[in-house]
Amino acid sequence: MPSKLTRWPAPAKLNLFLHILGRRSDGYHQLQSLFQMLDYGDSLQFSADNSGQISLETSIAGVPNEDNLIVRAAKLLQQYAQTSQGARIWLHKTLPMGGGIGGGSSNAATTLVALNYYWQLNLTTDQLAELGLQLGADVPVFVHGQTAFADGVGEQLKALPQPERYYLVVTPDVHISTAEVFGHPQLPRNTQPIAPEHYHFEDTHNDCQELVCQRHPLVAKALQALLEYAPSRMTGTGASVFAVFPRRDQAEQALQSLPASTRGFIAKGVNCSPLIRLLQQLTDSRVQSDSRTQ
Ligand SMILES: C[C@@](CO)(OP(=O)(O)O)[C@H](O)COP(=O)(O)OP(=O)(O)OC[C@H]1O[C@@H](n2ccc(N)nc2=O)[C@H](O)[C@@H]1O
Ligand SMILES: Nc1ncnc2c1ncn2[C@@H]1O[C@H](COP(=O)(O)OP(=O)(O)O)[C@@H](O)[C@H]1O
Repeated sequence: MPSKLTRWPAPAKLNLFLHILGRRSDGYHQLQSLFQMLDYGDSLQFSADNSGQISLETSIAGVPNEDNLIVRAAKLLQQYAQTSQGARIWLHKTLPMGGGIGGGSSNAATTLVALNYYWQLNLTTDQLAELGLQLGADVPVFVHGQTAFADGVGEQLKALPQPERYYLVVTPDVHISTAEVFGHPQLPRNTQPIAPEHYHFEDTHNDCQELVCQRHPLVAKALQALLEYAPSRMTGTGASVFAVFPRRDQAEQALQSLPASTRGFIAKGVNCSPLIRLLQQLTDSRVQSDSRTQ
C-alpha cells in the first residue's frame, strides 16, 4: 500500500435496534433503526489520474473486482458525472464481511466521497447518497456519516446523536443471507412505530434476532456470552452481535475473557464518522490554499 497517499476511513456501523413495521408490495420491508457510526473500520487510498480507468489494486478473496462495491461505486460516479478521469484504489480490509456491520456499503460510500473530492465534481452529499442507494440500502447512511434514525425502507435518515459508548463487536463464523432473513415467513413484521425522540436502547429490540438465533446456534451462543457482561444485541440481519459499555476498559476486559478464537473488536460510538471528519479537514485546507493562490 502506498505510504504517502491519504488513508480514507470506511468505518463500520451497528444497528442499535431494528424494528420491522411491515412489508411493501414490492417485497421490501418498512423498518426503523438507529445506525450508530463507529470509529473503527477499513481504509482506502486513491491515486486519481486522467486514464479513465478504475483499477482496484488490492482484491478481496472470493469477490471478483468487477463485483466489488468499490469498483462499482467508482464506475457509477464516473458515468453519472460524465468524467474521463480515473483512479487506482487500494483497500486495507479489517472488517469481517457479511456480518451486518456494513463494511462493503461503507467501502462504496468512501469511494463516492473521496472520488467526488479528487475529481472535483462538486456533487452534493444528497446526490452522492442517492447514487449510493443504487448500490445498497446502507450506502446513504455512510455517505452522510452521522449516527441517525432510519425510517422507510432504511433510506429516510434523521441525525440522532447518542451519548459516548464503547461497543464490543463479535462476529461468529456464519454466513447469513439478508434476503433469506427478510424472506422468512416467521419474521415478525408488525412492530409499532416509535418516535425518534423516544428511543431508549432498553425499550427496543431487533426483530431479526430471534429467527437468526434459532437458525444459527453460533449467533445465539455469541449473544449469550456477551450478555454475561453487558446489555447486548444482534446488529442488522446478523451475524455480528455487540455489547454496550460506558467505558473502553470494561469492553476490553470482556473481550479478554472470551475464548481466544473469538473474532471481535472494540470501537467507540461516534456521532460524526471519521470519513466526514477527514473530508472536512481536506476541504478546509483546499479552500485555504485556493484563497492564498488568488
Ligand atoms: C436491514 C439492514 C440493516 O442495516 O441489514 P444488514 O445488511 O446491515 O444486515 C440493511 O439495511 C440491509 O441492507 P443491504 O444488505 O444493503 O440490503 P440490500 O442489498 O438493499 O437488500 C438485500 C435484500 O434484503 C431485503 N430487504 C432489504 C432492506 C429492506 N428494507 N427490506 C428488505 O426486504 C430484500 O429482499 C433485498 O433483496
Ligand atoms: N468492498 C467490499 N467489501 C466487503 N464486501 C463486499 C465488497 N464488495 C462486495 N462485497 C460483497 O458484499 C457482501 C456483503 O458485505 P458487507 O457489506 O461487509 O456485509 P454486511 O452488509 O452484512 O455488513 C460480501 O459478502 C461480499 O460478497
